[in-house]
Amino acid sequence: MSSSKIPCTLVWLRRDLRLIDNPALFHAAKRGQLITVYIFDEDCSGKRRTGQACLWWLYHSLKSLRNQLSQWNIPLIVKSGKDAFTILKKLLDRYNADAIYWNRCYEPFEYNRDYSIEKRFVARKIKVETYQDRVLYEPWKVKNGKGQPFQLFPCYWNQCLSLPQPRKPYDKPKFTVHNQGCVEYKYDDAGVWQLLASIADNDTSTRLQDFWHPGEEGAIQKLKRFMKNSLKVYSEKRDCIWLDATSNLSPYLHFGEISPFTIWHTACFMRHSTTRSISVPLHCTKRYLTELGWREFTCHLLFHYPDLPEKSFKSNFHQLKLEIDEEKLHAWQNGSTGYPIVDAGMRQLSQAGFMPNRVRMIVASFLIMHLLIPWQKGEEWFWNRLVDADLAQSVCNWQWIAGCGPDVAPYFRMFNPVIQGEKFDAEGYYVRKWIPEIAKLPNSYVQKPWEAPPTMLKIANITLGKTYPRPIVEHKVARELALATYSQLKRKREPPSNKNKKRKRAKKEKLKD
Ligand SMILES: Cc1cc2nc3c(=O)[nH]c(=O)nc-3n(C[C@H](O)[C@H](O)[C@H](O)COP(=O)(O)OP(=O)(O)OC[C@H]3O[C@@H](n4cnc5c(N)ncnc54)[C@H](O)[C@@H]3O)c2cc1C
Repeated sequence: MSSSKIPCTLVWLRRDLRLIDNPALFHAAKRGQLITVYIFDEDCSGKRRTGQACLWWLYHSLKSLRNQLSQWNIPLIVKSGKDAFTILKKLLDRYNADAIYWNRCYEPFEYNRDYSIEKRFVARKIKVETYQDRVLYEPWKVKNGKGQPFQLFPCYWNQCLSLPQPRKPYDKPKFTVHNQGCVEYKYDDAGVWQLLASIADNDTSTRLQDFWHPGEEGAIQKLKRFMKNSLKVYSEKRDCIWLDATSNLSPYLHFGEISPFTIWHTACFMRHSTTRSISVPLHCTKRYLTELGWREFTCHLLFHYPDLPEKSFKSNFHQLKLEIDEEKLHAWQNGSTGYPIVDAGMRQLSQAGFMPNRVRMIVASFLIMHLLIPWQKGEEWFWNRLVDADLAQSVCNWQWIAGCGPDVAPYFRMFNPVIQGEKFDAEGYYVRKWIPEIAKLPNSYVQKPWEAPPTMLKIANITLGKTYPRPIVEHKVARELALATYSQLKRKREPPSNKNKKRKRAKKEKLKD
């Protein structure tokens, strides 16, 4: 119990597992003593269950933050359960805390839950402070001329850019009051840690540690490396999939180990830096900030259209009944479609929990268009394996590729996996890295082994159908089938003549009114 009159604040940590630019921690630290809590909801009542790769990340991220906070004797208590209000209330009582602070989350389930918790605490005269976090522009603040949410990215982003610049990041909190001796903490969360550790410990997880370093320190390292080496060529090189020229910050952003404000202002600083060696061309900074803009936009869409995870946004897609070819789905999942660029991507996903954006687009398009498998099947597979699996970004991107989302790629835009491979991995570095069995093929065949002459295959130690699969579908045939399938959708829409008639009738009725 608190032995002094110094106020004690409970900080509820969620997807903000960091010290730098953490407004809730910053303000709470100014008040006096503080304790922090993370609530792990294994059943995820009301929302999507956390994927396997993300569970591994979460466990390590919490461990890392707990270590950081322990330097000031600030406890990070991890609780598990569905009823966040009761858990928080018990902690407030137990530690005699008179205030609770948190940073806002924007997924519809989280937003509604937090709103009701806030109301219940306020009614009990507990001080509640919540802060903008996770997004540069809160979803309800960006509206079109009619006061409605945007559905098209360019209009949305132009509107955002016309608003005042995102706020400057907060410094690390100054923990002025030494917690030691003020509050007697009793950690009784060993069970939850054990639970988290056991969930996080599986085959996939052991592989992930070769690629990632979860936690705030890992995020800062990635940011520095990117800003120093890659931002200046981002625009030109971001699609060179073998080069690792993007920031790789998406998992850190998802868990809030770095804030979008820190990234935004670091990129702007690099742009205006007077040191010639680090000055960055305007178009690269703009391009990078636009990618952050896409992240904002997906959050905006999910907030305003909460059905997106379950339903295609375009209602004519609801009639699309596709039969799933399990064998082909299996080949896609395991990286054995016979198309090297697709297989390399899917193998990277299994090994590293990640894929560059370009490859995500290629493999997603292949599943939906070449194999005619619903986007939801692909999204589900990604969800469990990506270290950056994020509801808004995941469903919006999948719907975009499927052509059924609000801001969409046209349904007839179908990636040719060979051309994509030759364009974005011309030297074959990427496919050779993830598919060593075809590594000895020359560049001219590495994206299409089935066209290599038999002698060349022999020299490269490849027996098609045995050491590496033949293509499971032929591109031309798949393309025609996909176009036929999707053009039916178009035809099923209301014929334009009917639409015109309706519009005229509506106009007349309006005039009559
Ligand atoms: C089918 C599909 C599924 C995807 N699922 C996810 C997901 O679950 N989680 C996720 O974070 N991203 C997802 N993306 C978006 C994108 O692929 C990743 O954000 C990006 O590859 C992460 O790499 P990076 O951090 O190096 O990106 P950078 O190129 O360095 O971009 C910086 C940041 O901008 C944001 N960003 C970049 N591209 C996009 C985009 N297309 N949409 C939204 N935000 C973007 C990310 O937060 C990223 O970290 C998906 C894309 C596709 C096509």
